[in-house]
Amino acid sequence: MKRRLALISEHASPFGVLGGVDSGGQNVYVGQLAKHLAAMGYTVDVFTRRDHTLLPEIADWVDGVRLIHVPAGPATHVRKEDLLPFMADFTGYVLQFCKRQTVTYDLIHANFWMSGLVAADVKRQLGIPFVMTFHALGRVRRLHQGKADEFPDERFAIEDRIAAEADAIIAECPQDEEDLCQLYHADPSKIVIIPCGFNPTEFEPLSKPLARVALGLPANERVLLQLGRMVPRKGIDTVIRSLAHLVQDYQTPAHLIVVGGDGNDFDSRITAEVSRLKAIAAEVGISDRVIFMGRQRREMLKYYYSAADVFITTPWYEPFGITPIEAMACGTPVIGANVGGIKFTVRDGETGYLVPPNEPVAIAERLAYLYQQPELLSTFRQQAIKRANALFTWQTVTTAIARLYERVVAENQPEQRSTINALALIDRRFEGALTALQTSRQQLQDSILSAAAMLSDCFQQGGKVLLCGNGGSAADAQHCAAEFVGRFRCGDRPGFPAMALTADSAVLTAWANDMGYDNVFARQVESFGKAGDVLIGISTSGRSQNVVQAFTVARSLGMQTLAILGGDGGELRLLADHCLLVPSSEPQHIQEVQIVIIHLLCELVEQWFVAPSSVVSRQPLANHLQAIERQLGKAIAPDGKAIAPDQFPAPIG
Ligand SMILES: O=C(CO)[C@@H](O)[C@H](O)[C@H](O)[C@H](O)COP(=O)(O)O
Ligand SMILES: [Zn+2]
Repeated sequence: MKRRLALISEHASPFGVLGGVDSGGQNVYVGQLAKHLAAMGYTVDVFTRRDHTLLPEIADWVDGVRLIHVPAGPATHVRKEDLLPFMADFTGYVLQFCKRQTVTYDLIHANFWMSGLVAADVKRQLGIPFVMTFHALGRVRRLHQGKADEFPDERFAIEDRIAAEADAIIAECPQDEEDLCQLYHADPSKIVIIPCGFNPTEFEPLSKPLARVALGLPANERVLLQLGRMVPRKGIDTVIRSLAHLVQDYQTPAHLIVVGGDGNDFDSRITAEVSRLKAIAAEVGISDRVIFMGRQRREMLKYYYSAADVFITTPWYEPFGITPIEAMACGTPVIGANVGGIKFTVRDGETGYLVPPNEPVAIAERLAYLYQQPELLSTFRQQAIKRANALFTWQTVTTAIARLYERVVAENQPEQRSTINALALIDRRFEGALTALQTSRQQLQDSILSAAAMLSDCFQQGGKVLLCGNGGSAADAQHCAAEFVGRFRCGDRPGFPAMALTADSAVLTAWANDMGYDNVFARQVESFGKAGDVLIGISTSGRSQNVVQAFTVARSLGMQTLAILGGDGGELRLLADHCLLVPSSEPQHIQEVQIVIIHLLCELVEQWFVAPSSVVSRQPLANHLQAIERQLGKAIAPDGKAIAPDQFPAPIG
């Protein structure tokens, strides 16, 4: 059966004009991917914002690919920095569109964070799994661009959510994967590295002399090329300065062709950047050697790549960067900045050189060296062609992406009823639970201890515990309250005052019905809570609004808060005084660990009540670690070394 796919690319349409501020690699990525998927037998709809009044709602693009122009925001160009407010309409349209279709999509592939937001919301409503390609990450951008980054701050939390909820994430290079894990706590098992591609019929090595004739460039001079979007972060100024060094320090005259943007561009940011670059060329005395060609038609680009001796691209950072691959495919060695995707695509000393960003002298030194070794240039040329064609054609890339889609679709399909499948599932789920328990055991011991100490102190000082959560977490909240009020392992103790805010159906239904669901817990915290009490919130995502609001009210009352969470912890992680974050992104395994944590909290609080002198607030943490380890049959000395059981210190108290 032909699979139906939806590609979402809110600002970058395959129709987009290349070289503008907001159009670049992503337009190509989405277009090429869609075409190649269609050639493999998939039916593809590309959802992109309708940014021109003449665009029809639905347009057949190539066989098997339709462009769906989504009416969200004005039918004119809007900077991508300003698009977020229109995304709710975008989602609404996609949901309506899906309902209108007789067949539903098997999978959504979202491109860029705002499309990821749409995909995550559609998944919540319709259960369609989604694969995510970020193309660029907000936190990386903010790090490099600081105040020049005009995307709204909401981007960070939205990207966190996408990283937690996507079924699979495509990292475009190892650096991208590292950023996703470190800056977004993405689950490494969900990430697959698949680079961007090029089209070998579009980019192939042409004869350099002929390419130069075609462009009217001198046959026997040194020619360098810079090509791409005209924005400051691309570091075109560095390339211009490097040419000055090459000419002046190494007596190696050359010309630099700059392709992209246009002096008469409609976009003032491009015009400003071109003027800035021209001023720099003048300042370093090489105005006559830097030739600004403006934006060029895509079919002309191979002539530029082929005409150049070396392609130079030295951005401050680069999520992936498709131009070095296009240059290599045309047989042009690349000098690239040692950042992001470039350090993955360009092999230093094999297909070109990697240099630090913002270092014109380093570029000039490499260029001078290359021009002194023509045979090296020719070896690099051969190796560049080979590498580009072996790893980065759209055919190879699409095959890898399709394999990923099939995996995600299979994981989301109910398995055929067979004993073998059932046994495999049982095995997988136990394995998942064990892994989650194992990592939690390693990571959460200290925070479980301090959470138990806080609860213990609360009860000792006459406070009470309120609990809330939704669905499975509501059941866990009641379960926990029952352990505290009743008893856990200790036969004879008074009840501890604990109450689940999920249990009174009259209060819940009245408040939800009359006032809304988001503050059903907040209202009860307001009614029952006081300073010295503790609120426990249980959530797998950390994003349930009614729990978030309950925490806000609890804090304002001077209560302590404890969040038992999973995934990236969402908003609650930041709100809670104490947070127990289960290191898993699978709700079911998060819940499985959460109940172990809840039982541990009950057991510790109960134990410390019965043997009060060992309450953690009055004893150093190491004593409590020993108490726990003693139960496990081993002990840890205060210096962290294991103690043999016969050398255990005497029990405390
Ligand atoms: O038990 C489960 C999933 O295993 C569900 O009932 C789940 O608890 C519900 O979907 C909740 O509404 C999810 O809320 P939260 O964990 O994200 O706060
Ligand atoms: Zn559950």
